[in-house]
Formats: sequence, C-alpha cells, structure tokens
Amino acid sequence: MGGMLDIFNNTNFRWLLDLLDILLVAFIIYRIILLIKGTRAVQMLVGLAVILIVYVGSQVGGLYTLHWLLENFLSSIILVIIVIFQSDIRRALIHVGRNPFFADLSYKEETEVIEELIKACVNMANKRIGALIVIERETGLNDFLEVGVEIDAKVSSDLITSIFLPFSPIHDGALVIQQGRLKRAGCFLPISQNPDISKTLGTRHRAAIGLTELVDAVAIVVSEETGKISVVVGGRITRDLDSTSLKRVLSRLLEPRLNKKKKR
Ligand SMILES: Nc1ncnc2c1ncn2[C@@H]1O[C@H](COP(=O)(O)OP(=O)(O)OP(=O)(O)O)[C@@H](O)[C@H]1O
Repeated sequence: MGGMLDIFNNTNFRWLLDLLDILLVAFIIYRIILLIKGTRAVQMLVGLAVILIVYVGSQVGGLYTLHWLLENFLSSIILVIIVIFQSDIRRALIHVGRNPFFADLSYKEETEVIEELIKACVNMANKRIGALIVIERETGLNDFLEVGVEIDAKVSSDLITSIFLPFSPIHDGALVIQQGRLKRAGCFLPISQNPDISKTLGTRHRAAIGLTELVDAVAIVVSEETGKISVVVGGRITRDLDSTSLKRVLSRLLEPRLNKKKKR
C-alpha cells in the first residue's frame, strides 16, 4: 500500500492525487451546500461571513480593539459552529451514504410508490380535490415539518386522497414524503415572492414554487379549481399533466436508482 502511494507521490501521477483531492473537497462542499440550502443554517453562515469580513477589515484598517475582540471570538469558532449547527451536522451524518428518496425500498416498492402517487393525483384531479404533495430528495425538509401532523405511513393512493378530502382535519397545507413514506401532513411551506408567477396561480401553487426555490424537493399540485395536475421543481412549474406525462416526469425526477436497476 505504502509502495503504491510512493509511486503516486514520486512520479508523474502526482497530478492524479491532486485532482482527486480537489474533486473530493468540491464534492464535500457541494453536499454541505445541498444539505443546508433552505435551512436556518444559511442565515447563520451569512452572519459568520459578515463577522469574518469585519475581522479582516479591522485588521486592514488598524482597529485594534475590534480586531482583538473578533480574534478571540473566531479562535473558538469551531466550537461555535458545532453548537449552532448541531442538528444540521447530525442530519448530514445520517444522510451520508443514504439513498435520498427511496431509502431501503426494493425495486418493486419503489415502483409502487410512484404508481400510488400517480393514482392518487389522477383520482383527486377527477374529483376536483385540491392537494399539495412534497417529495424530499437530497436536501432535508425537516425545517418545514415543525407545523403539521405526523403520519409515517406507507404511500397509498386511498390514504393520500382521504388526507386531502375537504372535510379531513389535515387537508390544509402540504403532505410530505420522506424516504418513500408519507411522513407529515398539514405542513406550511414558504410562499414564493417571484413577481413573474402567473396571476392565475393561488397560494397552493405559490407554496409549491416557494419551497422548490429553496430546496431540491419535487412538489405535485392538484388544483381544486381546475382539476389540473402540476409538478414543480427548482421553482419551475410544469402544468396540465395527465397520468402518462406525470409518470414520465416523476420517473425522471425520482427514479435515478430505479433506472440503474432496470439497466442491470
Ligand atoms: N403556505 C402554504 N403552505 C402549504 N399549503 C398552503 C399554503 N398556502 C396555501 N396552502 C394550501 O392552498 C389552499 C388554498 O389554495 P388557493 O385556492 O389559494 O391556491 P391555488 O393555487 O389557486 O389552488 P387551487 O387551484 O387548488 O384553487 C389552502 O387551503 C392550503 O391548503
């Protein structure tokens, strides 16, 4: 093993190790950004960045007292970061090596989840039942789950439809799916402030757009008013989907692992 490393270190292959090093660091930074995107940790990071800028500014400008104060604060920054971000760090460690959407579901169970989702949406659209379903992917949605009611049930078309029936006590708000399970209903999502959104879209659609502007989740909206099904991802809405196009879109967005399995 040591011999192998010597060959890499001492020959022209050294650049390969450097490249691997850079790629690994870039990947870790990318995963950290994905994990904290849309969470309170982002605001805290911005705050820390401001302190860092003031620290450098105080050094350049010769503001010695301020510089001394910030230097003492920043020397214990690792501890501060661990305390502030403890829940994010815990989540990050849980996330490592885990399939984001389907967790440990089998190929058959994965297909069933998507089929049940489509069945529920088409059923609700035909009956003009409004619905908002959010499916977690890489970025954790825990920050949006504080309000709402815990369910933790298998994804089933009948259960989804009954959650959104107008007389159901939890029909208001979003239903959240995590790791292939119905996790929470009645969740409140951030409304998009984008002025370019069509005036015909109300708060249900704007909540789906608002959330997906912040995180990489996929949102499905069934309009109570028009019975149309839309999928929202990255703040962009694809409207008027039927069961075939919905299946195509969801398969593309949720089934990377499933497609890999099919190819095998
Ligand atoms: N911030 C929010 N987070 C989650 N759900 C929300 C939020 N705001 C509104 N909703 C849901 O949207 C419903 C109101 O939908 P509204 O009619 O205003 O929107 P819409 O986009 O026109 O939808 P539809 O086409 O179904 O009428 C609420 O009863 C609630 O269930």
